[in-house]
Amino acid sequence: MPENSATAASPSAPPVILLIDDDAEVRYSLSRVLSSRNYNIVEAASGEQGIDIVKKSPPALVFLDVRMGGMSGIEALQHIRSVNPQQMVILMTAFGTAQTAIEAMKYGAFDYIMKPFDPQKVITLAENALKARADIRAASDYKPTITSDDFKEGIVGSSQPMQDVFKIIGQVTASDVTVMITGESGTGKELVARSIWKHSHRAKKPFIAVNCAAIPDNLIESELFGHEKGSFTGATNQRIGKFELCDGGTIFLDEIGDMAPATQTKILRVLQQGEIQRVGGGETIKVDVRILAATNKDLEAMIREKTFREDLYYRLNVVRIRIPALRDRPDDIPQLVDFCVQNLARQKKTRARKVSPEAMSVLTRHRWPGNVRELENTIYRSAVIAQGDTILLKDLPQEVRDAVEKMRNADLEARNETHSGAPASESVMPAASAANKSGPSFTTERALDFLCETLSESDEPILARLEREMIIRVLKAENGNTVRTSEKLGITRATLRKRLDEYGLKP
Ligand SMILES: Nc1ncnc2c1ncn2[C@@H]1O[C@H](COP(=O)(O)OP(=O)(O)OP(=O)(O)O)[C@@H](O)[C@H]1O
Repeated sequence: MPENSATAASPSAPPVILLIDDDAEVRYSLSRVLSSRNYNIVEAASGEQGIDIVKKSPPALVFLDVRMGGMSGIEALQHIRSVNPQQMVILMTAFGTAQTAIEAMKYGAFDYIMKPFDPQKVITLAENALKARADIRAASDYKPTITSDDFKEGIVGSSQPMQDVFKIIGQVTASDVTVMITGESGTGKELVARSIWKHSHRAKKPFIAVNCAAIPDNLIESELFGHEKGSFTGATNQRIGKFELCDGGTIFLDEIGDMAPATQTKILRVLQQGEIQRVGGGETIKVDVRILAATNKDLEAMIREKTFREDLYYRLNVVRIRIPALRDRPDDIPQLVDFCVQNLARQKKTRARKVSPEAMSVLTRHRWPGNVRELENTIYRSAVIAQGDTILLKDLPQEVRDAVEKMRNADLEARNETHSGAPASESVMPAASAANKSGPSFTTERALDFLCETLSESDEPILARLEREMIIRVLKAENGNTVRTSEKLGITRATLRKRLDEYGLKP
């Protein structure tokens, strides 16, 4: 194809790949390799010429030589990306220096390849770049769900369990009641504590979080209640403790299950009498502090083992907020992902603003043992790696992709076992299950005929019955995950929720 030919292409036309290199032989050999696939090749003999072509009609992909007479490849890359920030560019270099690699990625190249080329590698790279481009396009209708109110609140969650948590927060803000917040690490216990404080009448007074597990036993009392000068070795000055500093405000005692028994007794005294004593001091000091506590330990078991005071437990546990693990509320994941992405973008930490459907699907399937904290870190890592404004599947950490893949394979295996004759669980549609067992010869067409015939015999309208049965089956196959169920059924989550209500089905 002659240089500078038009690169505009209809969506169904072969993707256009522009080769920019001042060496005609390199262009020729690359063009031969790529022409073996269904690509339309356009060539440019200089950076300037290449930029012109990109300006007129951006190709699907650019291969760009780093070292050329005239404008360098890195300079051309910067121009190209400023003309078209989404342009996929693969740099070509004969010298694999650290500088080239760093600059290539810094200025937004998709990747770079070393000369002499391994043809297979050229093709794989081109395919990967074009796949990434398609994924970015698939994310073009991604709509952020987060509002400025969500940012102000700092806490999101549309699942029923989180809506219930928000309701309790609302109920406990008006009083000074002590609240015990439980949940696995990273579920948002501190965030909930902050939310209670922000909405309470103490919002203008301090909120102090103390991680009881992070402070050695011999220092915790001085940390919480302060000490007098000379009260122990190293106490060279008087120190005011957190309770005094927090007067009028709210103290959050995180990991309360790690608190030593002697300190537990003193906390009980604050709760009962509203007083403290500094370590080494005789004076009793009145404090007005609301206590919120959190733990991921089983305090009831600790009481049985006599490592946690029962009377303190009842004082702290006036209201209990249980935050479920993220794997038990996967419906929250898309919103949490969006919250993290938009938050990073607002703080100008990363440029990503969207997540491709493929990446979102993996994120919603992962089990998140580290809960929201792990999700947050994953989004940060992925948004940093993402080259454009979209987080793609390839940007997610390998371990997350692997874990989801492993789960998917295990699911498929389990399903195959069920289909290969394992006893079906109690079925609402026994005839259909029996049909399943007749093996591969039972085609979809025959299955539909069979269904139509069987269901016609009942008084219930066929479609309603079918819809209910399909919802039950898919929901069960997806372990009650409504995000995945609605995806599979091809209906919105709102519609799914409505149907579940109508049919009296609770996931
Ligand atoms: N519902 C939520 N909405 C937005 N961000 C959340 C939510 N839940 C947790 N996070 C974020 O996840 C991270 C972990 O939350 P947090 O520190 O409150 O968890 P935790 O349960 O107190 O953890 P640990 O038990 O390890 O102290 C924080 O950065 C927090 O902002």
